[in-house]
Amino acid sequence: MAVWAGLGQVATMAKLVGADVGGLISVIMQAALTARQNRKECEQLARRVLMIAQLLPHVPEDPAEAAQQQLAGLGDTLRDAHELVVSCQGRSAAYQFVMAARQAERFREVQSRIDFYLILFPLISHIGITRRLERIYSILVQDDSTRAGPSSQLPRLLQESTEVVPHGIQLEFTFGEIMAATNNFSLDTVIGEGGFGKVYRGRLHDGREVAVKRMKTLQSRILEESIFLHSGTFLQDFHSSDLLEEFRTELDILPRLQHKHIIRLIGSCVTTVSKESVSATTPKKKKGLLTRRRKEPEEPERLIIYEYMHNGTLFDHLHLDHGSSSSSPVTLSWKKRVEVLLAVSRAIEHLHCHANPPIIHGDTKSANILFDANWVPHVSDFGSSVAWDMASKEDYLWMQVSRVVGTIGYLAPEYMAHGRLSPRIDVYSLGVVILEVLTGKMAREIFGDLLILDK
Ligand SMILES: Nc1ncnc2c1ncn2[C@@H]1O[C@H](COP(=O)(O)OP(=O)(O)OP(=O)(O)O)[C@@H](O)[C@H]1O
Repeated sequence: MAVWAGLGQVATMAKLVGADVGGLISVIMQAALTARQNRKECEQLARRVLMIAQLLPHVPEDPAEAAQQQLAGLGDTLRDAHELVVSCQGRSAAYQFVMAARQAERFREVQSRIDFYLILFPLISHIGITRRLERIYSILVQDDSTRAGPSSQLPRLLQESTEVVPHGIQLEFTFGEIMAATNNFSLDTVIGEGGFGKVYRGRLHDGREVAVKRMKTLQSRILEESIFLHSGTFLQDFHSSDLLEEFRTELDILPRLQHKHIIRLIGSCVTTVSKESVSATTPKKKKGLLTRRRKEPEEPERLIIYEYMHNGTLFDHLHLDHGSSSSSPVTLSWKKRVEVLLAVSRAIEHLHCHANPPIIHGDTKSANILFDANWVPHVSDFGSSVAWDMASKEDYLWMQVSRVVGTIGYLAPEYMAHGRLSPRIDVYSLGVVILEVLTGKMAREIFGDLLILDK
């Protein structure tokens, strides 16, 4: 019995997995049907194996190297599953009784190995999303070129064999250099603001244009949130706060990533400036003497310097004024929209399949996709990212977290409701971005529609 029909890649799969997967899955299912012992466990195993059969056709013919290594063990897992189910077909009740504990242990072990593939496949099949977008894109391109005549060229996006680009060395800047680059953080250089702080446009002494993210200081937060500082306690809390974590995460993760569609880190700056400030205990002014000043340590400035993106965010182009008019090149044609999605999908694929360990972006949304001067999209904002080192996880399906970060509308339900973090949350958010780009609706509107459909 063929488990799946029309899978034109049986030979490739057999090569990858080291077994005739289709054949093995068929015999496991048949054996499970005729099992005389442990019927419930056999059925469970068969159900999971069937899920593998359903997911396998979505695995591309040329999965990434890391995925290939993982897939190589699937043949052995299925052979063990088969052997286990077959062992439940015969044997006397007495033999089974003696072996019961050992069998239960073996079922658990084989099931968990199969579960591993059930989590792995959606990741590998994410590459399938990219391939599908590529196919759609190539149809749109062909359509265009038919209209434009035979001389038109395939866009570079489809021709490029590699998108990994060396990012060079990240520099540590002095505060003075960044002050000079941003005209002393003048208000007219502010280009945006997020939870982390203000973002300034600047020009380095070598002429490069940069975006400078300046972490909010306690002082600015006190002003902003009218927090009354009673003691040093809050100061400590603030220093170990989420912003500091975001700063560290971004500087830890971004240098490992070198991809055409991932924002490039230029450098950073942490300073321990001391400010000449009037002390509260300054003695009374004596005639003719200046107020005695003493040096007080000031909160360090923390800055991250990125390559400058001239053309705003995907969110702005979709939902702000220019999104509705035909003036935005991003929304001008279906081809451009799919091209943007393809680029984002490739960036996420790079994070999941090429970074070692894989990286979960954690906040994939249209506001975090920025366009450079040539309208090339870049995924940015890695402050919520997590390195996903599967080998060190006890539970490889997800990581339980107590604090959920991200943006409502893009958050995967299992993560938002139960704090289950895994690379799949990026695939969910990417799905929301795809819907956003294709429908022109905001994520929250799409979410609302789905809730209505659900009822
Ligand atoms: N490299 C860049 N080039 C140009 N503009 C940028 C760049 N990075 C950020 N911006 C602008 O600054 C705004 C805020 O940036 P960003 O959203 O990354 O900040 P954040 O504080 O990390 O936000 P969040 O609260 O979403 O985590 C962006 O919407 C964008 O307009």
